Amino acid sequence: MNEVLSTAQMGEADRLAIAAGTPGSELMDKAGRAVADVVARRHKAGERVLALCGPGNNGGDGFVAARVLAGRGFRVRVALLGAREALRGDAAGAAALWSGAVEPASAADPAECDVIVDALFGAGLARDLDGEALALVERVNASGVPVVAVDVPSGVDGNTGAVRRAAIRAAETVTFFRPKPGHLLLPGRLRCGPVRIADIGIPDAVLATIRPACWANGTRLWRPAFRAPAPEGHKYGRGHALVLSGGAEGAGAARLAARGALRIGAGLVTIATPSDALALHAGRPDAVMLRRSDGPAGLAALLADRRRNAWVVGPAAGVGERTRELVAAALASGAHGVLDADALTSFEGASAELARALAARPGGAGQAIVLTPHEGEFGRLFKDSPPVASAGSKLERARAAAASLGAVVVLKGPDTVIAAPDGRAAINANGTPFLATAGSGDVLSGIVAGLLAQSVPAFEAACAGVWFHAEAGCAVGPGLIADDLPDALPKVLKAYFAEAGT
Ligand SMILES: NC(=O)C1=CN([C@@H]2O[C@H](COP(=O)(O)OP(=O)(O)OC[C@H]3O[C@@H](n4cnc5c(N)ncnc54)[C@H](OP(=O)(O)O)[C@@H]3O)[C@@H](O)[C@H]2O)[C@@H](O)CC1
Ligand SMILES: [K+]
Repeated sequence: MNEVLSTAQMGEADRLAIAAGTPGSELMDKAGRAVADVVARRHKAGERVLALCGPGNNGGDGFVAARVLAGRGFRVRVALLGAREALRGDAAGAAALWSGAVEPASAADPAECDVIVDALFGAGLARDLDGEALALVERVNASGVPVVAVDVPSGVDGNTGAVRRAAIRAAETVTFFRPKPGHLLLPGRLRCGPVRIADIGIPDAVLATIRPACWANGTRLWRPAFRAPAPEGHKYGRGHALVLSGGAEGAGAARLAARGALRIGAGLVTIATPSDALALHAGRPDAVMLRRSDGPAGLAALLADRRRNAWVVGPAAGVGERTRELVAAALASGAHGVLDADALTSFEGASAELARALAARPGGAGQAIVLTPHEGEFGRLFKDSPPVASAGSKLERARAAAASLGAVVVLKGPDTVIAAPDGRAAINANGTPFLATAGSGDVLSGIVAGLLAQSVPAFEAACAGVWFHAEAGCAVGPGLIADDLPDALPKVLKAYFAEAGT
């Protein structure tokens, strides 16, 4: 189910498959054949293939692909980085079955072929490229010749998506069994082209031992938690989301969030507004209710009505002590909630204080709280926590943040990561660059709150919210403004409920 495996977990999958009776040489053979199949789908027999093989098992896959393609009538040359005698194990076995010449990689001219098989480095990439490997990757990228990458484009770190000084730009990537974080996280994802996941004979049963806790975000991950409303249901059964408005200058943000919450299906939505912004909400959608709410006491009074079961605090709330008090009041209500924007920046360098407030929430883990920082907000919030701020990849940072706060963290961007305190994480990849626009995040926080109001659990609500937001963005496409996103949701929801069979 869309599991994403770290390179260590993938190594474990290999080992378990081998222990269960499939020799490593057979896994490598299937891997190489899968690569050859992709090349053969893109190119015709007779075309020139250059297989660039590295010193490890990734290179072994390259030798297999070369042999299979030569057998299918391609004109194949093989270039090896390193000495042939230094190859070990299955890679040495695959090289022994290659009967053609092996050129030194330093002499290979990537421009002299129609397609390149990049089998230099895969899961075993251990450091930044330098020397001959660096020069070769740069020559390949400069050649403009299409590349089919084996496992990952060489130079991309499979665990983090980082480019280790330089990396192949692939036209297509063939990976095995399950995707790795580097296929989904930026910049790695942008180097992969379309990613094909080949079955190389590793049984799915190994996942029961590996117990992966990361997924590519998609409907299968949270479909059971978000169903169409029951025919006999009424609006109170679909929850009541409250969106706290900022003052006069930021009232629009609350309206965007409120529309997001309504469109995703919250039964009722109220904007709670300070007196000075009351008049500015005259143009709100008619379906959104309006209540006056001055300061933390006003917010607490509104949330004392337990039917208001989810809230959003932060969009255009203002940065400072007052907003920290509003966050405390919202948390103390026991209702589910979303902390976004100024609610996060108000805790600049004070993540420990926010963690304490979250730990004291009366509903405990059953009170679903989702934080939705973008990279800037994340960096500001965790200034006081270098272990979180510099935990490594975006996936690791989001996980560290969720664990330290005891709440679900949505670390936004083109490769949004959603992480739960228990270690579950999802990486989102269905977005569009057009979503990077003013107010887009406000709509997202409203959508997530709307899902929380409908009793979707925190991690699932965050994953689903991010996915629906991105789908809505894709449905609108070029010219998108945040106001369009809620209105794009009905079509997206219709397709989702049809697919989900509800
Ligand atoms: N049965 C299996 O296991 C299966 C595995 N499969 C395939 O195996 C791949 C993983 O193989 P792998 O573990 O051998 O690692 P791999 O990516 O070839 O690289 C290691 C070599 O690169 C070297 N090296 C590293 N970084 C470097 C750098 N910056 N610059 C220069 N050199 C560098 C490193 O050298 P060292 O660090 O030892 O000095 C070592 O020699 C996986 O991606 C998949 O394609 C499939 O066939 C399915 C079955
Ligand atoms: K590779």
